[in-house]
Amino acid sequence: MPRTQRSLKPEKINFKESFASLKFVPRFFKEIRKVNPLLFYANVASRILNASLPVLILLIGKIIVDEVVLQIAADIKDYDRLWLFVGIELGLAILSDLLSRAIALTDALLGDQYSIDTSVKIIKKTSEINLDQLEDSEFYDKLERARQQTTGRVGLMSNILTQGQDIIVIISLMAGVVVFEPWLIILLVVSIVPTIINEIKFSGTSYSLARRWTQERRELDYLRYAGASDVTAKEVKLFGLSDYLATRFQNLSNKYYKESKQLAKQRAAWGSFFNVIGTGAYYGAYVLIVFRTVVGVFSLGDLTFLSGSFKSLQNKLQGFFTRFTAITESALYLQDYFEFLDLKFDRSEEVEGLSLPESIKTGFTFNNVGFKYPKSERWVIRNVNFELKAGEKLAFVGENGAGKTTLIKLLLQFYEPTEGEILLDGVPIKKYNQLQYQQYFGVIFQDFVKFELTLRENIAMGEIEEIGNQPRIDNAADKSLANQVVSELPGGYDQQLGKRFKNGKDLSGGQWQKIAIARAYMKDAEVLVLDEPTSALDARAETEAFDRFIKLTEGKTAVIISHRFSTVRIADRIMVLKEGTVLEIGTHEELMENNKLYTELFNLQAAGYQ
Ligand SMILES: Nc1ncnc2c1ncn2[C@@H]1O[C@H](COP(=O)(O)OP(=O)(O)OP(=O)(O)O)[C@@H](O)[C@H]1O
Repeated sequence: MPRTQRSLKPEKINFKESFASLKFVPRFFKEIRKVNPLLFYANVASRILNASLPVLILLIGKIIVDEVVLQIAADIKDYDRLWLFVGIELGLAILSDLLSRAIALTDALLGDQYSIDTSVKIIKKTSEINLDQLEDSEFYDKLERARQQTTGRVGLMSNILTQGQDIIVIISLMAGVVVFEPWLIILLVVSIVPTIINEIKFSGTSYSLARRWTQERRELDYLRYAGASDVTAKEVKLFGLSDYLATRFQNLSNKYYKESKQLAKQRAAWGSFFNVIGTGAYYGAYVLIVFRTVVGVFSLGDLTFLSGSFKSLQNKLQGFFTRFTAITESALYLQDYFEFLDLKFDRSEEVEGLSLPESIKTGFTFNNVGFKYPKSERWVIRNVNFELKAGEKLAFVGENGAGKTTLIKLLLQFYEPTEGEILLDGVPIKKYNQLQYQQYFGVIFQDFVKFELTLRENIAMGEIEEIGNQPRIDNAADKSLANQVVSELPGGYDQQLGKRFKNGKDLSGGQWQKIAIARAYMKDAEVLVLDEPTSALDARAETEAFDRFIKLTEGKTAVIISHRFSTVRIADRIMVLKEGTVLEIGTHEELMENNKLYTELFNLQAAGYQ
């Protein structure tokens, strides 16, 4: 939905929905336990032990006070019992402190390990996604919500465990209070109910606010990146875009700020009101205890114990309900995370499919292929018929937007044709096992990735299992002329590339391309696809790269997309595309004789070089 049409009012996620989100908590804990069982059980044990201490400390405090009163009144003083209990209380206090530290430590370690584990899971799950889903903004939002809440999930773990710990504390304190004065429980309920109402009132609202703003927050992230990153810095500076981007960022942020401010204010106002009621109830209880002490029903020790227990109970209960909201809110994010992990993709590669032929016999055939991108009504490709013969080097040429890259995406099964079909050796390509099928190709895209890793890794990405195979990496680098880049860099193959990390060296466009081409050579692919792989190379390097390519890939099937006709002409055949259809196809000589678009464009470029 466009942002302008959206209501800015927080849509409420009700209490029931909040509860429903808790259904993911058992699975969540199963995952955490799996990450490190020892740490997990150490954490739980420390919490259980620590939970039994508050009531014990209060009870011992009561005994000490009563003992002090006794000794003040006694004629013959005997402090042994007094010091014994003071000693015990000291011991318990130290134990409690040590346990708290053990809990904090195990929380942090478990949290770190769990967030590593979830990030790895998200990366792996993302690799299952089809290209069309990655280009879908709704899907992106889901991924974003799953990704961004890593730290939130760690907080959730400690919140839930603390909740369990506090339940033990609450039950033990309540038992103590009930033994002395059952009436106090009623006052306790009065003091705590307002907090519960408050939490119900706001439960889910801040989550729903954050959820509705996923898209905008993505936009904010992007604006922050566009306005402040090494990649955009040159143009931002040169065109003076800084103010424009900053204002756009500010306007959008302000809208979010306004909405969340309103929510925070309401929450604070109601929270203060209910707190006053809670505090009133506490003092009511205090008056009751003091009165019963004055009239002699309770000892001074009882007074200390009861007022301490009551205050502590009230705090714990309040914490319990406030935390409960935090938990249900984070659990809603948990829902996003598990829903993302459980997404079932239409993974045709999981369908067994036919095995690929050892080597291509006849080649690929495009039969009347037509294609519209998802959610688009426009035919980008229509009535396309051609053959890519086994061992042939076919070049695609055509103006921008003619559909060259789209044909490659169809060939690679990133998308399925909307009409018509593509065959390999007479069999529709979708009948093959998709994973195996895609392994058949070595592809360098126009917008290939410049991995900010080492040069070696950048080349080995073509066949990452072979990263330890130096001769193979050398070979790929020699073929693509990337060996020149290796020799120019101080770190050689181990040179960190890019500017993001320490000692990283950025490369020229042409140098990056040579490395990308090496990636294609690294893979011993049946079919090579080079989508404008040499656009950043200088004329000499480009001719050299193409000449080598043709020689080195003898017998291999290849598709080359290029806008430079001088290089395209060395391909076996050239296919000229215009507005998604095949205009002409043939050898350079044949097309020159045709005297159509190819001849026109060729002559145009040739004139440019004269
Ligand atoms: N993911 C997409 N969703 C919708 N339309 C797209 C998508 N990718 C490309 N198109 C559209 O399909 C048409 C063909 O694009 P394609 O990238 O195949 O052209 P091309 O011939 O490779 O162009 P160029 O020479 O500029 O690289 C273009 O009009 C483009 O706008």
